[in-house]
Amino acid sequence: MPNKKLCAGAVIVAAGRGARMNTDINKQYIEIAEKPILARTVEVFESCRHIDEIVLVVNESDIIYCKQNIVDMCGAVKVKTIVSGGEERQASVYNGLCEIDKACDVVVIHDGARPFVTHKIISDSIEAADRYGASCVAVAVKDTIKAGDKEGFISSTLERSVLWSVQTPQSFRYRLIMDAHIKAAEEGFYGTDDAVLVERLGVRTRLVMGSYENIKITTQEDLVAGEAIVRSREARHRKE
Ligand SMILES: Nc1ccn([C@@H]2O[C@H](COP(=O)(O)OP(=O)(O)OP(=O)(O)O)[C@@H](O)[C@H]2O)c(=O)n1
Ligand SMILES: C[C@](O)(CO)[C@H](O)COP(=O)(O)O
Repeated sequence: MPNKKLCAGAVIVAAGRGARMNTDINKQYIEIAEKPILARTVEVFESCRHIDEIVLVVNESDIIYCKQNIVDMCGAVKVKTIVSGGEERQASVYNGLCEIDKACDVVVIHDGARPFVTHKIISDSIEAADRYGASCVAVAVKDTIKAGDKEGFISSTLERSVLWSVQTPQSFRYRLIMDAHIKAAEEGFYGTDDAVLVERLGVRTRLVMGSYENIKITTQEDLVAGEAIVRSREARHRKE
């Protein structure tokens, strides 16, 4: 991290439906090793010294539940506000951005459903955003990736050495990400992450090394993987 003190605000989006998880409760509140997924995510940001404030974005009907059962339970004093999300992830991020202090140098956007992010990843992401304007955490693709056609046949094989599997956090200078979101909304463009909105402005986004543990909890198998990650981290800590 540079020596100067940056102001960094985090937007944590947790206002999805969790349809692919196929459970009665919203996936953000499912427990992995006896702790709700969203509580795990909030705790990492709360305890990260580079984060000054947190805006949480959840479903309208979950705001009170989230305040009492996640924010208060974690003693998360950096959570400035909890706002409701939109129909798509992009709209949820925008609602969160609108609550971030305009004096913040950098905004860190993160999925509530990625509880295994680390302080090092967050700090590398902020540092790169401060230096280059935009940064995106990612890991190198391990599989061979092919494109398929409408008939169900392979149409091409992509060059793996240039492919990255993109994660969050994605961090940006405050004004840049606001402008990118406003332009996308005006033009009716919808992207599945935030970096693509900045790419559309012609701004280069710096890739930052993520972790294969920084998974997004999306389907039932991810809960099993999540339990394994917690246990292996506990075992690592015991050895240290
Ligand atoms: N309208 C939305 C959609 C998604 N998200 C958040 O964006 C993150 C990444 O989305 P994903 O994992 O795809 O979550 P869901 O949209 O909830 O999943 P699904 O597509 O299975 O419904 C999650 O933390 C999710 O809560 C959000 O805040 N608002
Ligand atoms: C932002 C993201 O987590 C990067 O991998 C991802 O694009 C979210 O997409 P989803 O369609 O909401 O799963």
